[in-house]
Amino acid sequence: MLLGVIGDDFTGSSDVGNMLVKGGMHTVQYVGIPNVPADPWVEAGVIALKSRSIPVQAAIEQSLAALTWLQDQGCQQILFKYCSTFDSTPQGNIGPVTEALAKALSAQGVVICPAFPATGRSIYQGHLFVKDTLLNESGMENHPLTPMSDPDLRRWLRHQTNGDVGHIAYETVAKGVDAIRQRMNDEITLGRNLVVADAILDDDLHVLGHALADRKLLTGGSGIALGLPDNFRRNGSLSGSGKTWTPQQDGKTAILSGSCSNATREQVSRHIARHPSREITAQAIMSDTLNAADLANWAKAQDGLPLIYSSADPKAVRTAQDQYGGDELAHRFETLFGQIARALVADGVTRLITAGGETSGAVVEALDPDQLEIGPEIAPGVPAIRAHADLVLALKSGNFGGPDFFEDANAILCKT
Ligand SMILES: Nc1ncnc2c1ncn2[C@@H]1O[C@H](COP(=O)(O)OP(=O)(O)O)[C@@H](O)[C@H]1O
Ligand SMILES: O=C(O)[C@@H](O)C(=O)COP(=O)(O)O
Repeated sequence: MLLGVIGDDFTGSSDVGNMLVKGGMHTVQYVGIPNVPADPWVEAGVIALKSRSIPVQAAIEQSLAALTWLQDQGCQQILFKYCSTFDSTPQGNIGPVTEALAKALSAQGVVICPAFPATGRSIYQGHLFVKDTLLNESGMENHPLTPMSDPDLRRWLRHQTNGDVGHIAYETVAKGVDAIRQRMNDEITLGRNLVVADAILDDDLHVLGHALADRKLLTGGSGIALGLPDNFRRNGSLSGSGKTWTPQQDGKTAILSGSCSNATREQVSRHIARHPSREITAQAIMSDTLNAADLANWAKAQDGLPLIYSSADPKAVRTAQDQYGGDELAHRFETLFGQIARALVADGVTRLITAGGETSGAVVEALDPDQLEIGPEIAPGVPAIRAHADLVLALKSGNFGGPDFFEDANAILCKT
């Protein structure tokens, strides 16, 4: 294995896996830390953790355990993948996990770069934009678990770190590889080991990836992986031959959505106009009257592409969280979605589409496949995935995908 990736959620892990597959690396996504060695053909291994919203210490421990396994597989470089909208609270987890990984690897000059231009995430003057709005005006300020109220990545990260945070400004990135390397070395000399890098276009990420080829640890969104396959090609270690993936899957589709993000809510509202759907409200989930097997049976009996969703607008989410508590609600929704997924697959569903990072994590953990093979792209950041011989998945990050994503995903998963 050449590149080891530690992903802090499941959709994010398939997003970076997608990027690496497109770059020509044979990539596998692992569900948690494997207890056996990787297959020899794996060039990039992505360990999907569900560590984005758990307590800091647990996130550090899981990430370090993932690092140990990846080092045992011979990885030349480690990438810590978090969200392109930098989803985290001021108390963690991106800063502490990055600092712990850097310490374990004795890594200096660790880039912080969540930019992902294909989905509109860019960084300029240390500030994160989603398309033409600053992060804190993009809808992410209403996220149920990690509301993002400050677009300045340096300031947000400083809440989470022991050390100071540096910056590679766009004017330096635009000057190219040597200028970036020089600036990174200057930041190290100044004692700033974690360094936010501006990036607006894919080209910037290619150049950053090239400039950082020798760094033991990189961090960012999937965009920072854009230039990495070429680094391995340049040093002669990427073979470019190996396993291919078969996307076609017969059978039945079901969709589960626990994402309350803007894009998902639009996708849900378009989908329910054309396909059977069942909404799970906060009141219903707190009443203890819902049964996963009944919901799965309902979905199984429908024609078209049945959708079970809890996606709700920010006002409804806030009201429910005030009434029942955000953590309790998230726990209940995630548990139920996991149980429904298990019942659906036991009942013969063979194509499962999920929306939401935490939701997808709960679903995949409930299904407990050994490893996920990353296949063709459905939308930027979302690949088709094979979980086993009879099950394909699409794990959609909250804000990814076009307006008809669920139909688009089904078309790819069914494709002959
Ligand atoms: N109606 C709702 N009210 C409150 N919380 C909800 C509701 N529906 C889902 N959630 C919770 O909100 C969180 C959404 O996060 P996630 O699944 O990661 O979506 P996204 O990818 O959009 O961030 C999950 O923990 C989910 O269980
Ligand atoms: O980088 C991204 O935006 C995604 O890969 C990601 O991590 C998404 O997380 P969710 O929005 O929680 O699905």
